[in-house]
Amino acid sequence: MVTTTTIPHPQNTPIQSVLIVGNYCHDVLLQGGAVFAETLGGAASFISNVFTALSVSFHLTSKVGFDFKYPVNHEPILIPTSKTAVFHAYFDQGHTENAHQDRVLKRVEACDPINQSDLPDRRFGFGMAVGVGGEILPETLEKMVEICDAVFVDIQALIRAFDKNDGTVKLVGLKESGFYHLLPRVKFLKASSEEALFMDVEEVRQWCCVVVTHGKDGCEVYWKDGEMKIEPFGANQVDPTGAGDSFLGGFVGGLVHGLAVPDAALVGNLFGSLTVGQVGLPKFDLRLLQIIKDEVRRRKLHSTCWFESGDDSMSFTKPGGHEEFRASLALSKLVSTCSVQECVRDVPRSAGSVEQVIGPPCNGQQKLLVGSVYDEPIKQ
Ligand SMILES: Nc1ncnc2c1ncn2[C@@H]1O[C@H](COP(=O)(O)OP(=O)(O)OP(=O)(O)O)[C@@H](O)[C@H]1O
Ligand SMILES: O[C@H]1[C@H](O)[C@@H](O)[C@H](O)[C@@H](O)[C@H]1O
Repeated sequence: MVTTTTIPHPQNTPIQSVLIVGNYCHDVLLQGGAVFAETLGGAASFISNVFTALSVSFHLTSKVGFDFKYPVNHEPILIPTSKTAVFHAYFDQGHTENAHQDRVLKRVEACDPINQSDLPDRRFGFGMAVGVGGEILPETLEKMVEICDAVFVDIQALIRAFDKNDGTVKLVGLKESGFYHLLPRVKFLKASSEEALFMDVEEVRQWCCVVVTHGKDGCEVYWKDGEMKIEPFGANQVDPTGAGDSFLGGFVGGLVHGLAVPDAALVGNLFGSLTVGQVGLPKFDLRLLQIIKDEVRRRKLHSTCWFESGDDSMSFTKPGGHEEFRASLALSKLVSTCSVQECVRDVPRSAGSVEQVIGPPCNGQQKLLVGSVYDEPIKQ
C-alpha cells in the first residue's frame, strides 16, 4: 500500500540560489539496433536532480516543445510551435572512430534556443550554462555573466555542431565556437576528456578554472597556478549518460555549501559514480543523502562561498582532512544497497516542505529515491 505524508524539511532550507540554463530533452538509448531505454535527459535535469538531493535552491530556464512527456518539479518554458529536443545515443558505435567516445549521439529533434529575454531579471550567486543541443547562444552566455557572480560552463553547451542530414553530434574547436571571448568572464569550464581535446587547456586555464572529467578515473582541476587530481569512487557502470552532468551538479552543489574546490570535486565524483550505476536519471538512497549532507556540513569551510569574498587563495589547496572526507563519502555509498522492506520517495512539493511517498520494496533493482519525480513518463 502507498501512504503519503507531508512533513516539514528543516534541514533542506534552500541555502543559495543558482541559475541553471539549458534545455530538457528526451533521451533514447539504443544498443544492437534496439531501444533499451527512453528517459528524461538534458544536463539541466541531471543537475536539478542532484541539487534537489543536496537541498540547493535554484531557478531553471529550460525550453521544451508541445510533446514534452515527463513530469518535472521545475516547469520548463513550453514552446507550442516546437518539439522537445531528442537525442538518440548509440552505444555500440562509440569506439569506431574515436577511442575517447563511449557512444555516438544524434540530435534528432531540436528545440528553440534560449534567448537573453528568457533569463530572469535578477541577480544570482551562481550561473550554470549547461546546454545540450546548441540552445545556448553567445548573447545568452553574455547575459549570464552579467547577472551571475560566478558562471560555470559545460563545454558541451559551446562546442557541439550537428550534422545537417542525421543530426550526428560533432565537436568544434573552442576557439571557433563563437564563445571564446567570454571565457575570461567565466569562473569554471567543465569538459570530459574527449571534449578537452577541442581546447587548449594551457591557454584557457589562464582565464578560468578548467575541470576535466576522466570517467572511472575521476577528474582533474587546472587553474592558473596549479593543478590537481581528484580521486574517483567505485561504480558498476550500467549507463554513462549524465555522469558529467551529475558531476557538475555535485561540484557546484559542494561549492554552494561552502566547500573548497578539492572537496567539492569529490562530491562531484561521488554523484558521477552514483549516476553511472543506474539507467537514466538516478535515484538516490535517502540514508546515503543524509550522510552526504551531514559530511558536507561538517566540511563547510566558509560561511559564504569563497569567491563571493573575492579571496580564492585557500580554495584550491586540499584542506586538512580531505582524505578522511573522501573515505567518509566512500563509506556512505555502502548504505545505498536497497535491503529494506519499503522504499521512500521524497518529493519536494513547495519551498520548505516535501512529500514522502512510501511504496513497495524495490528488490534491490531500484535505489531508494530522493528528489526525483522524473522517472515515469506521463501516461497519454
Ligand atoms: N565508471 C565510473 N566509475 C566511477 N565514477 C565514474 C565512472 N564514470 C564516470 N564517473 C564519474 O563521473 C564523472 C564524469 O564522468 P565522465 O568523465 O564520463 O563524464 P562525461 O563523459 O561528460 O559523461 P556524460 O557525457 O555521459 O554525461 C567522472 O569524473 C567520475 O567522477
Ligand atoms: O541527457 C543527455 C545528457 O545531458 C548528456 O550530458 C548530453 O551529452 C546528452 O546530449 C543528453 O542527451
